[in-house]
Formats: sequence, C-alpha cells, structure tokens
Amino acid sequence: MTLYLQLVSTSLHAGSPRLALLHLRRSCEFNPRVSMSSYSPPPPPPRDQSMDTEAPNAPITRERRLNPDLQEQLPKPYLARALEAVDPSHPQGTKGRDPRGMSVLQQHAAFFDRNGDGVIYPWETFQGLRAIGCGLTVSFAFSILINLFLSYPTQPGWLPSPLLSIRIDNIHKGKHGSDSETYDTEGRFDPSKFDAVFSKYGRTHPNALTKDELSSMLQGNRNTYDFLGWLAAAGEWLLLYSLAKDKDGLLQRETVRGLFDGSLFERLEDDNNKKKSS
Ligand code: HEM
Ligand SMILES: [Ca+2]
Repeated sequence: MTLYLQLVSTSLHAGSPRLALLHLRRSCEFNPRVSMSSYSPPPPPPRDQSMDTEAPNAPITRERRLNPDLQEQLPKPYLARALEAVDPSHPQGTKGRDPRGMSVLQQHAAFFDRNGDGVIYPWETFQGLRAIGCGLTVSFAFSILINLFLSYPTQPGWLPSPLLSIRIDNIHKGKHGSDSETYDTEGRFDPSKFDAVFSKYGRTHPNALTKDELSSMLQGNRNTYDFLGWLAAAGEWLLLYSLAKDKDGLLQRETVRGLFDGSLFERLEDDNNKKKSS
C-alpha cells in the first residue's frame, strides 16, 4: 500500500493525474497477502478484575470462597430480608409460616417466649430448651447464661431487670461479635452472609458442615480480642450442632436456615412431642 501511495505522488509530480488516480485506487484495494502477513491482532483489553473474589497475594480469599453466581440463584442476595430467611431453595423463606411482623432475629428468640408477652424470663428459656430436647443440666446452664448475657442490653432504660428478663422488641441489641453476620445489626437476615457460611466452610459437602468445618468457621469468624463474642458464638453453634446434626454428623444448610428464623425450634419441639407420645 505504501508503494502505491509513493507511485501516486510520483505520478502527480510527473504531471499525470490519471496515472495518480489509478495508483490511488490500487492502494485502496484489499490485498489479502499483504494484510495477512503484516496483520497483528490488537492487544487484548486488560482483564476486568473488579469482580474477582480471590486476591493472589491473599491466599485466605482462595481458601474461603464466595459464590459469585448467587444473584442467578436468588433475587437480590445483597438485600437483607426483615421477615423471611431466604436462600436459593427457599426464595420466599419458610412457606406457610406467619412471621407475625417480627424480624428474623425476633422470630428466633420468640420461640422461647412461652406465654407470648414479648418478654423472656429464664424459666421460659429453660422450658423452651427442654421442649426442643435439651437435657436438664444443659437447659438449666444455658437458660441462666443466655438470660445473663441478653437481659441487660435488651432493657428499655438504664435499670437492669432483677428477674433477668429479655425484651424481644430490643433483641437486636443483644448481637455480639465473632458471629456469622447473617443477622444484620437490626436483626434482618442477610442471604449473602448466610450463603458464605457454606461457600467458605462447606468443603466436603456444598450444603452442610462437618464438625471440623464448624470449628474452622468459629475460628475464622473470630474478631480480635472479642473473647465474649468467641464464647457466645461457640456456645450457640455447638449447642445447635449437638441438637440438630443429622445421622452422619452433618449440620445441614436447611437446619441452619431454620435456626435463623426459629422454625427449626418448632420442628424440634414437634419431633420431641411425637417421640414422647409414641
Ligand atoms: C437452643 C437454643 C439456641 C440456639 C441453638 C441458638 C443458636 C444461635 C446461633 C447459631 C446464632 C447465630 C450466630 C451467628 O450468626 O454466628 C444465634 C444468634 C442469636 N441468638 Fe440464638 N440460639 C438459641 C437460643 C437463643 C435464645 C433463647 C435467645 C434469646 C432469647 C437467642 C438470641 C440470639 C441472638 C440475639 C443472636 C444474634 C447473635 C449475633 O448474631 O450476634 N438465641 N443463636
Ligand atoms: Ca414471656
């Protein structure tokens, strides 16, 4: 092509516009031999890294994976749900259950409000624990511990409750650190955090945790120096594991989803009543 353009200029200088025109047309014609041999593809555009969930220099991000396709499995997974504990197989939450206007965290606690007055006394926690199949000693110890821990932060004012009552309207104030962050600060259910429990730690089964995986999760969720949070989270998850693991020793995703909205407690109570009456 450069050759033809040179010929155009020579022809013009030689006063031959027709010849110049001919060379100009040739220069514009497609010449596959020339173009194939000298063609080099443009460099690929730089790879878009903005969606990466793994950083090469932070191997922990490769070890504890996120599910990059969650939004194809559940609408708006980033949106914390106030009333329903949703996941890809339950996009509407627990079917046929009335949340009674309560946040997902309130529903979790309300199972233990045995007379439905919005307040949980230690003996109600004890009765609730007994109802879902906990032994006498465990129920006694946990009812004291849970009410000791949650009573003061959930009171409406500065005064502590002498009877260690827990107020369900303020239960979000009982949140502690080193948890899975599935409940948000206001007690909603965050589907993306719930999914991360299993994408990060469910290595042997995608939708369940082994005992060892549960222990790694408890370690992984630890915030620095948050000793109370470590203890509380360990107490919650280990009690859950002992109550609701399946026959293979796995903590199933569906069991944990039910834990969050409290429907698991209702199911365990039913199972326990059936066992007693048979
Ligand atoms: C069998 C009884 C119970 C079990 C197995 C249990 C288990 C759990 C688990 C596994 C969590 C999630 C923690 C995380 O996201 O890492 C949790 C959170 C919570 N539970 Fe329970 N729970 C029980 C009873 C109660 C009771 C009686 C109350 C209060 C009345 C209560 C209040 C809370 C609160 C406030 C949270 C939020 C903690 C946070 O995310 O920081 N739970 N529970
Ligand atoms: Ca009550």
